[in-house]
Amino acid sequence: MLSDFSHKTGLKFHSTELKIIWDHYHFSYIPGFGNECASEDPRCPGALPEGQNNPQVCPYNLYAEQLSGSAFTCPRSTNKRSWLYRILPSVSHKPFESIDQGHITHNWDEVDPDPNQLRWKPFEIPKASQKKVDFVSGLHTLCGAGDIKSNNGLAIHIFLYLFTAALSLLLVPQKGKLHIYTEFGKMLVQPNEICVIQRGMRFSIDVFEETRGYILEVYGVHFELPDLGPIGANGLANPRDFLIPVAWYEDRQVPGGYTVINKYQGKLFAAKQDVSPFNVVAWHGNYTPYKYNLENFMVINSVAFDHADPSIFTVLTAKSLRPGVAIADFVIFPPRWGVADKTFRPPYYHRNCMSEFMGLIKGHYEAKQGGFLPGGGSLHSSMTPHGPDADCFEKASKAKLAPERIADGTMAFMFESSLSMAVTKWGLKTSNCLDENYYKCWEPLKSHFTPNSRKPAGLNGALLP
Ligand SMILES: O=C(O)Cc1cc(O)ccc1O
Ligand SMILES: [Fe+2]
Repeated sequence: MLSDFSHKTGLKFHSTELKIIWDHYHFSYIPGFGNECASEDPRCPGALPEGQNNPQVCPYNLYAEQLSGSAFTCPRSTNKRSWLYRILPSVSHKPFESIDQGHITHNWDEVDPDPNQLRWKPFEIPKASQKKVDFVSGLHTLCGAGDIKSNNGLAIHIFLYLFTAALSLLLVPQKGKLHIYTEFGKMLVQPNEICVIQRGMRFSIDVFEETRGYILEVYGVHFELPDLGPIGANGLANPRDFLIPVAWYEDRQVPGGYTVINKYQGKLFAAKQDVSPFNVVAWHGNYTPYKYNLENFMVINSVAFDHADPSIFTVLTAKSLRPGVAIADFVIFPPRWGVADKTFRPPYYHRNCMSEFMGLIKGHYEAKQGGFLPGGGSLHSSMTPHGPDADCFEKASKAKLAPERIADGTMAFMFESSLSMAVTKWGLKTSNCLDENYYKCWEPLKSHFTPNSRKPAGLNGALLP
């Protein structure tokens, strides 16, 4: 989810110091997805006002502030807001001023459209000898579509950084753990977990090692759990496995010590403030950040024959106004059993009206044994043909179809969008990671056509002679 706000704090920890503090810190979370929750920092019992949102004077003389994630008038089922009880309201800041935009862009006309299959080698993390980057300067926009001002579209960013810092969205860390401070509390997010920081929520991220990951930013919509249809009441990502941080505050004021970075209409602005943005003593509501461990995904798959569409692996969806059509789905390819009989089990060859951006957190992807590496990516735009590489096709066409583990130790994912995404200049050129040879993985595909044989494929899927 797009957050138009982010911030950079003046927290004065050094990475090793902070590591020790965090390793000993007990992270607490509230389980559930989209529920109405309430949380108080245990140092201030009774900080949540009783029976009303706006007492004339709040307990502990806190300020009440509402954060609205939906229009006031949205139907109850989609209405999202939280009430924050804080030491000072968010408005306590100096004016925002434009800052260096780094590698972030929402200009989808930087380069001409390219309908080819695109693949990137692992995006390079800056070397220690190079200038230190923080979370903001380490963000690089790879592709996207739509218009941020009309709240319709998406952007995919890569984050690459070395050291402590800050900013905001659906975060998919691939390397290095993230210690995330939010107005609602703290979260520890490790590779194979994801985290959503929703629009308007202020946060800061600390890292301790080389860190890399993917960000899906969607404009104007929220991530939801997909409907389950005939699957029934349980399955895929279960609501109880989503974790919301509990209230935590710091009572710190440092003159000009905190910088809040505001991503407003796609541009970065910064404002100084004296008070820590993490000054929320208690909160209640249904609009919060959350995290989810991908290991908890309950995988559903074909148990008879044929390859089910990857929509069965949808973790979260950000819906468009057209029924069944997403601005973006977050889909994973988790470890599972493959048992389908008389079936070509890997992904099929296809052209899709949706755009498919794929990334790899660990292991290797079933349709591409080489070339698609952890920390890299691929983009198959609207109607761009793709599918297994030649090697995968040959092997899977001849494989004996016993039950087998697929993708053990692996986690690939897809950001799938109904928008036709444009790639940025950084994506195509500056990153230097574009794999010019990607198309060659399909070149060895050869015809197996046997027009004179009407025999069906042999048992166990053996190719016709
Ligand atoms: O292109 C891909 O690898 C993703 C994908 C996987 C699958 O099993 C079916 C369709 C699909 O787009
Ligand atoms: Fe695909």
